[in-house]
Amino acid sequence: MTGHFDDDDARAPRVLSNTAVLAFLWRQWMRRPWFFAALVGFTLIATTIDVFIPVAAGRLIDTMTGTGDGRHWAAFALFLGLAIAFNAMRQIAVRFEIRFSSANMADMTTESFARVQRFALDWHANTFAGSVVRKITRGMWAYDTITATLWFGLIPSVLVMAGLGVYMLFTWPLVGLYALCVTALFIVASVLMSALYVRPQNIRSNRLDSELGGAVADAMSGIATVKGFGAEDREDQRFHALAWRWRGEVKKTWLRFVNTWLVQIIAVLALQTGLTGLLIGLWQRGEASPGAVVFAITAFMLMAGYMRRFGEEVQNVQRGLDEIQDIAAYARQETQIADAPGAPDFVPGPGAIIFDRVRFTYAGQNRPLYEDFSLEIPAGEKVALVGPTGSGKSTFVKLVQRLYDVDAGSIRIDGQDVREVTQGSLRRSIALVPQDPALFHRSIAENIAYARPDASMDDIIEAAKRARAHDFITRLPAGYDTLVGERGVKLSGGERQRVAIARAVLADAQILIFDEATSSLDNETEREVQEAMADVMAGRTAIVIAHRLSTIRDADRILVFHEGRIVEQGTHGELRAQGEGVYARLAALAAAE
Ligand SMILES: Nc1ncnc2c1ncn2[C@@H]1O[C@H](COP(=O)(O)OP(=O)(O)OP(=O)(O)O)[C@@H](O)[C@H]1O
Repeated sequence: MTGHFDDDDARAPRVLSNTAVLAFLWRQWMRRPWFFAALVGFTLIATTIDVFIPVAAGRLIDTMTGTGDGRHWAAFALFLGLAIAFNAMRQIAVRFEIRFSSANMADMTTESFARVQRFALDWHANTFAGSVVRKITRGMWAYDTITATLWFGLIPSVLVMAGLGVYMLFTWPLVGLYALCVTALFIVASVLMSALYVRPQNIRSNRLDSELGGAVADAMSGIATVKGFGAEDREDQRFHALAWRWRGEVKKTWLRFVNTWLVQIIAVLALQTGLTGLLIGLWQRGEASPGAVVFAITAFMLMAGYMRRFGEEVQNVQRGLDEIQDIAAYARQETQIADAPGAPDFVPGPGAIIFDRVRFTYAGQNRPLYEDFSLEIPAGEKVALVGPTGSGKSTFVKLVQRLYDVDAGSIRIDGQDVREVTQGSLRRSIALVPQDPALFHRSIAENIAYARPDASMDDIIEAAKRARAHDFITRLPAGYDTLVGERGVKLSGGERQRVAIARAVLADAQILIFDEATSSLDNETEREVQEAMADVMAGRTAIVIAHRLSTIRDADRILVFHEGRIVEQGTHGELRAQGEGVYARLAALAAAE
C-alpha cells in the first residue's frame, strides 16, 4: 500500500555508506567537469613540484659542501623557482575551486530544496521542518569542507608521501622501504579508524544536531502557544535536556577524534625516530653525504608534516561525509507520490469527479478509512460535506488533490485518473481555500496572486473585492504591498481566510474546494463572504466542507460523512424532512444555537 513513508529523523535512520556518499559528491563535481579537471590538474602539478622541493634543497647543500657540481646559484635558482611555481599552481587551483564550489553548492542546495519540496505531504507531517533546514545547510557547508580538504589536502598529502617514499626507495632502499611501509600503515589505520570507529558516533551526534534544529523550529512556530501558557521555562528545560543529550554524543565523538589523532601521532613519531636513526647509521658508515642527510631530513620533516595534516584531513573529510549524507540520502529517496513516467498534464474539463470503489488507509492505521467508497459529483454540482470530526471529510479533499494515493479503486476527474496525470497540473486545476490558510511572508498582492503570478494589479484588486478583502487591505499601512509576517501572522484569522478566498477567485479553476473557509468570520462578514463564494461557484464544481449549516444550506447536495462512509445524502430540505438521522440532529442543534 502507499502512503507509508517515514523520514529518518525519529525512526529507523537510513545511513548511507561512505561509498554511496562519495558517489553523490562525484555527481556534484561532475556538474562542471572542465572546472573540475582544471582544479585537479593544477593541484597535481603543484603536488609534483612539492615532491621535488626537498630534492632541490639537497642538491643546493651538495653544491655548497663540495659534493655536487659547484653550481650553487643554479641550484638555488632551481630551489626558488620550484617554490614559486608550487605556490603559483596552488593559487590558480584555489581560484578555480572558488568558482567551481560556490556554483556547485548553490546548485546542490537548490536541488535538495526542490527534492524535499516534492516529498509527499505525509513525509512532511512526519518530519521536523527545523531538522530539514539543519540537514540542508549542514550538507551545503560539508560539500565545501570535503572538496577543499580532499583536493588541496588529502590527495596531495598521499601523493607527496608516496612520491617521497618512492624517491627514497631508489636512493636508499632500506630507508625508502621503511618510510613507505610506515606511511601505508598510517594511511590505512587513519582511514579505517575514521570510517569504523569515528563515523558511527559522529552520525549519532549529527542526528541530535538535527533534532536540536527541529526543536528550535517547533518551539518558535508554536511560540504563541508557549507564551499563551507562560511555558517558556518548561520549553527551556525541554531544550536544555535535548542540548545535553547532544552534548553527551558530541563529547564522545570528539574523544574518538582525539583517540584517532593519538594513534596518528604515535605513527608519525615512529617514522621520524626510525628514519633519523637509520640515516645516522648510514652517515656513520660513510654511505650518506651531508647533502643526502639534509635531503632526507627535509623529506622527513615534509612527510611528518604531511602525515599530521593527513590525519586531520581524513577526519575532516569523514566529518564532511557524515554531514552531507543526509542530503545524499534525500537525493536517493524516491518521491513518495511520483508522477507516472511520461504522464501527460491534466486537461481541465467541466469538473466531474468520480470516486470508484476507493479504499484508503492512512500510514500507521490498521483499518482503512475508506472501504469500497464510490461517489459521483457531476460537473457544476455544489456539494457540501458534513459530519462529525474525524469522519473523513478533509481526507476526501486530499484524495481529490492526490496528496495521497488510494490503496484500491480509482479517482477520476473529467475522465482522467488522478494517478495518470502530472500532480502539478492536477492541483493547479483545483482551487483550495483551506481552514487555516498559510500565507507567505510576502506582500498581500503576491499572496493573492500565488495561483496566477502573472495576474495584473487590476485582476488582484478585482479578486480581493469579490472576496470582500479589498476594504481591509486598503486600510493596512502599505495596502496591497503590506508584508503579512511568517505564515500571515500579522493578519487576523478572518482576514487570512479572505486573502485565501481572493487567491482562489484569481486561480479561476473549474473545481473549487472550501475547507471550513468561513469558520473564522463573524456572522456579518461570513454572510458577505458567502455571497462572494456563491458568486465564484457559479458554473463550477464546488466542494464545501462546513460545520455551520448556514454555509451549506444552499448546496445542491449534502453528503453526511460518518467513519469514512456517506451515511446520508440529499438537499437540506430532503434531509431535514427525514426527521431523524445525523443531519437532522445537526440541523436541530444548529437551530437551537
Ligand atoms: N496524516 C494522517 N495520518 C494518519 N491518520 C490521519 C491523518 N490525517 C487524518 N487522519 C485520521 O483520519 C481520520 C479522518 O480525518 P479527516 O481529517 O479526514 O477528518 P475530518 O472529517 O475532516 O475531520 P474535521 O472535521 O475535524 O476536520 C481521523 O481519524 C484522523 O485522525
